[in-house]
Amino acid sequence: MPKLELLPAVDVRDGQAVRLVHGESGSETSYGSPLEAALAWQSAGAEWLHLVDLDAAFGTGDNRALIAEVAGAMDIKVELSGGIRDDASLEAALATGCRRVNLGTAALETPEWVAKVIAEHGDKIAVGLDVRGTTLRGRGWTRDGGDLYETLARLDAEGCARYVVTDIAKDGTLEGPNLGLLRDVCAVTDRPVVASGGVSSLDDLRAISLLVPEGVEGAIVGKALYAKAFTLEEALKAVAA
Ligand SMILES: O=C(O)c1ccccc1NCC(=O)[C@H](O)[C@H](O)COP(=O)(O)O
Repeated sequence: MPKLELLPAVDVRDGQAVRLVHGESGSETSYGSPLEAALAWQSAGAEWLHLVDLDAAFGTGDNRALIAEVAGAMDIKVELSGGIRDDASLEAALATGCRRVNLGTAALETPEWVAKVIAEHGDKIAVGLDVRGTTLRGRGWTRDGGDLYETLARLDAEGCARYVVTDIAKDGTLEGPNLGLLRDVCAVTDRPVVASGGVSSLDDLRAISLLVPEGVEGAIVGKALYAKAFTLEEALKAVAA
């Protein structure tokens, strides 16, 4: 059975690596240099990095040059997210050399464009399904964007390769992942699912690992690493077992 992939997160706001609670602007805790954070996760054995431009997501600017610097400094695979909503931002994101991008708001507001880029770029495109309950949220999680399962069915039909599923109510809270949501999404799609939001302990990662046979491919971990609930080395060992 394949092991759960771990994606340590570097979320960037105003040039700083930050952690949010519920993805809310203004709830930032700063953790310094995004490049230093990314290099530290790489040195600790990460095979992936989840890199988010929060300013682009919130529409409060962007960290495009810094994001490109961080992605360019990585020898590992980078999943890039935040504000990728049109041809120009997609071109800039792919130019960083990232392995794939997450589209969030665009999948809700410009579904025709997302269908086009899925057809053009295949598995370099993942869609972030960020929900409160079963209602999708976009634009930095500030706007409702429709029903999760209706959107999922549409994206499956359009050939979306992968989904990053976040329960916003869990994100940044250390309250544990929404395992039921992950199971429910895996039950209606055959595409790989990356879990995001709420991981608080090694046992949470072990619990997500048990969902690998159902279709969970990876887990993004942010707050728990920055709060030193466990080390990345410990997390990698926990899911390797
Ligand atoms: O990913 C985005 O595009 C995004 C947009 C707006 C607010 C937050 C966003 N992402 C946050 C993350 O990806 C978190 O780093 C990830 O869900 C991990 O959460 P946690 O382990 O609970 O800190």
